[in-house]
Amino acid sequence: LGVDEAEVDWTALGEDVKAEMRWAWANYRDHAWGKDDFLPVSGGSRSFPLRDHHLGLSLIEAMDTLWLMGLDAEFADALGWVKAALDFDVDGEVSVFETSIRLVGGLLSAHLACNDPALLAKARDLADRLLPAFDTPTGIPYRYVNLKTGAVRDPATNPAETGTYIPEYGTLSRLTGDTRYREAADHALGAMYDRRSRIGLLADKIDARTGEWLSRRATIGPPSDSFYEYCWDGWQLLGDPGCKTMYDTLTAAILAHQAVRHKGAFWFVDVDFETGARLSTEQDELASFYGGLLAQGGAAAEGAAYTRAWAAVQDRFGILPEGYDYATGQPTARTNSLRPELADAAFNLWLLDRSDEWRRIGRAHYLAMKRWNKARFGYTDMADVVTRRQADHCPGYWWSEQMKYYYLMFADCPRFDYRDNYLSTEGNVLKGLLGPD
Ligand SMILES: O=C1NC[C@H](CO)[C@@H](O)[C@@H]1O
Ligand SMILES: [Ca+2]
Repeated sequence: LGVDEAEVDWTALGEDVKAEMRWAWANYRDHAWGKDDFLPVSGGSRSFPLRDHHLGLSLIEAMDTLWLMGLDAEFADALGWVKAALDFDVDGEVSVFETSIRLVGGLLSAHLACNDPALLAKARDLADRLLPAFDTPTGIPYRYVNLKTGAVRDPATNPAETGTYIPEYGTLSRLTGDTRYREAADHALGAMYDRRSRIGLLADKIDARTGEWLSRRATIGPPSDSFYEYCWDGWQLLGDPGCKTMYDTLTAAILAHQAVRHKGAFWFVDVDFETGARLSTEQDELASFYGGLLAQGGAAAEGAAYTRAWAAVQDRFGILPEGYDYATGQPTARTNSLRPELADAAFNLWLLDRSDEWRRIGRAHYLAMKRWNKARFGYTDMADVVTRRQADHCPGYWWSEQMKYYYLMFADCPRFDYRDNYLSTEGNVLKGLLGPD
């Protein structure tokens, strides 16, 4: 066995992930309790998604991860803060997309973990404040809404910010009996799909008022990525056959027009959404989630090949650059904001076939993070993955995503149903949480 084929003590690795989560949480508790984004080099904090007001973003994003790890005292502490201090009645505007996947999703997964009704009530209150954005002639939502006044802004939107709602809103409608949430999400998803080109592709910018396309670029990366993810998820979580039809139609077009092989590696290129003409060979790290989605949706060979292409880049750089050009083999953006996507894909592939190949990709992702992202009070973004220069910011999704994916892959978690589950694009577990012991 080569050194990289040596046996791994996966249980010990899972315990290590739990210890790092507990350590980072203790520092958040001491330095930034109730704040949105922790700055783990300086010990400071930054608000998001509101400009000058904190909503406990990292705390809420962490809750289902804490619960899965059995960090019950920490979970109870967070629940106490939510019940005592969380108030969405703020005169400020937020991104509908970011607020929905992070805060509505985070509150729902925490509710499903402990069944406390206060968490569901908070999720519903917040969704009610986001719904005015969906009141457009097309059903495609505005990008921003004021949480107190309902004032909306910026109709020039994109597939991800149009279609990344159905698992959260479908769950909210199921739990409350109020169908408005699911209907708004369905309407937005369908409105975008109905405007696909004759060759079945979506461009990446559209006017919510008129439904007119404002760009010609089809991409599987941002700002389109989670649209495709949520077409599949509407089927996987809610059993919606219309979502499966949309997923199958769009994926067939992507595989036909955007998949390329280069020096034996499998990539997806941006193309003109009507002609299919290739626009670039540049790859966005955020697109590396897509291999897991392809495998979930039945294209197992393509999903594996695409994930292997990204894993080879991770092997070269240690931490993936957020922009990479496969034609030159060079980074086009040397930052990395503690991005979880390759760990997300590895986790989804591992759930499907339990092959250690995928867990080893997740292990490399974790060990590189410990080696280069670890700072005085927690884990931080990288300013330059080539020189290993750190920034000073821990994004909210870190608490909800890769630490959960690592733990579930390595630790054989007794509180997670490995056979029947669903995680959102933000890592929120909306199906598959088992009671404690
Ligand atoms: O779907 C998403 N896109 C961007 C973030 C992670 O990079 C996160 O918010 C989520 O995974
Ligand atoms: Ca995601």
